[in-house]
Amino acid sequence: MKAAVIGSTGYGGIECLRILQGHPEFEEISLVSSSQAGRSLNSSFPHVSHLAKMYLPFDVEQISKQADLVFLATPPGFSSQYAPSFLEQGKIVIDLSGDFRLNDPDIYEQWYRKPAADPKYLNQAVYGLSEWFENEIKTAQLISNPGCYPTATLLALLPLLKEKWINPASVIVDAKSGVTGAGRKAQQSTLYSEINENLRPYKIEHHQHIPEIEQIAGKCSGTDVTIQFTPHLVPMNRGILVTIYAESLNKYTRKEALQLYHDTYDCHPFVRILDSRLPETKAVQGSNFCDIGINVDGRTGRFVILAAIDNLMKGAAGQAVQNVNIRMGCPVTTGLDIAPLYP
Ligand SMILES: NC(=O)C1=CN([C@@H]2O[C@H](COP(=O)(O)OP(=O)(O)OC[C@H]3O[C@@H](n4cnc5c(N)ncnc54)[C@H](OP(=O)(O)O)[C@@H]3O)[C@@H](O)[C@H]2O)C=CC1
Ligand SMILES: CC(=O)N[C@@H](CCC(=O)OP(=O)(O)O)C(=O)O
Repeated sequence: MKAAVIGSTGYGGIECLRILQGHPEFEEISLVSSSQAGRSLNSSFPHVSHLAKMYLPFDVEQISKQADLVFLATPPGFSSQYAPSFLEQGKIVIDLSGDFRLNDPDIYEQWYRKPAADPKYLNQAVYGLSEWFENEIKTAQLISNPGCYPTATLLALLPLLKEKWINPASVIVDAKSGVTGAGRKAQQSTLYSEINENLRPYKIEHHQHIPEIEQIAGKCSGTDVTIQFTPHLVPMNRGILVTIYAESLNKYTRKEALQLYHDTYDCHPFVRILDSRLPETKAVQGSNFCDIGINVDGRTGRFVILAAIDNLMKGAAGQAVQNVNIRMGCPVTTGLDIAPLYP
C-alpha cells in the first residue's frame, strides 16, 4: 500500500509517519505539507533525519496518483473541503479532524463555527472508534477518526451505558490533556511560561467534543445521553486522563463491573482493564493502549471510571492506523506493537 499524509508537519501528521515507517504493509509514504513543500524532512524534524524524505506540495491529482490511502491530519475546515476530491478518485480517506464526526451539519456549525461538510459525505463517513465500529470500518471509504477526549471517554463509558447500569443524564467527565493536544501551531496560551507550573480548565460547556460524545453514546446505548464535560490543560507533552462519574441504577459491585469490562474488551488488544491499580498517562505514553480502571462508590452510589491514553496515539494517529489495519484486513496490531515509553 501507498499512503499520503496531509498536514504532515503537525503533531498528528508526524506521529502518523512515526508509525507508518515501521508498518510492513506500507511500501511508500508521501509527506504533503502546505508550509514545507520542497524542503527535506530533516530540516524540520531531527528525530527522523535518518529517513531521507522531501515534503510534497498539496496537489490532489498528484497525491491521488501516488497514494491508495490518504491521512488528513489538518485543522477542522480543511477535510470538509478536500476529502471529497480524494473520495471521488476512489481513495480511502482517514480524517483526523472533527469535520465528519457529527452527523448533523447544523450541530457541527454550532460547535465548530465553520461551514459543515456536504451531507452526502457526512452520511458516508464511518466513526472510527475501532473497538465499537469494527464491522462498519471494514468496508468504509471515509473513516472519521474520533477526537482524543471522546476516544478515552467513550471507551470508558460505553459498557455501562449500553448495559443501562447508569443514569444517562448523570454523567460527569473531568478530563485532562497534555499540551500536544492543542497542536503544533504557535499560540500564546501554550507558551512554556503560560502552561508550566499551571493547571488550566478551559471551554467549559462549549467544548466541540461534547456533541461528539453525546452522539456516539446515544447511538450505542439507544437513549439520549447528556454529559457535563470539563477539560483541563496540564503541563506535560502527551497524555489524556479522564475521570468519569455516573449514578449507578442498581447496587452493582466492583467485581461485577470489572467482569463487564473484561467481557467487553478482553478480545481487543489495545484496551487494558486494570484490576488492581489505576490508569495513569505514563503507563500508555507513546503507545496505542487505553488503560481503564473502574470503581463503585457504595457510599455515594456512583461509578467512578478512569481512562488514560496517549492523545497522539490512541487519541489520533495510532487509532487512525488501527482503523487502516481493520480496513485492510491485516492484524489490528500491525505497525502498532509499540511498548509505552518508560520511565
Ligand atoms: N493533537 C491531538 O492530540 C489531536 C488532534 N486531532 C485533530 O487532528 C488534526 C491535526 O491535529 P494536530 O496535528 O495536532 O495539529 P497541528 O496544528 O499540529 O498540525 C496541523 C497541520 O495542518 C497543516 N495546516 C495548518 N493549517 C492549514 C491550513 N489552513 N490548510 C492546510 N493545512 C494546514 C499544517 O501542516 P503543513 O504545514 O505541513 O501543511 C499543520 O502543521 C486536527 O484536526 C486536530 O483537531 C485529533 C485528535 C487528537
Ligand atoms: C489540549 C487541547 O487543546 N486539546 C484540543 C483537542 C483537539 C482535538 O482533538 O480536536 P478535534 O476535535 O478538532 O480533532 C482541544 O481541547 O480543543
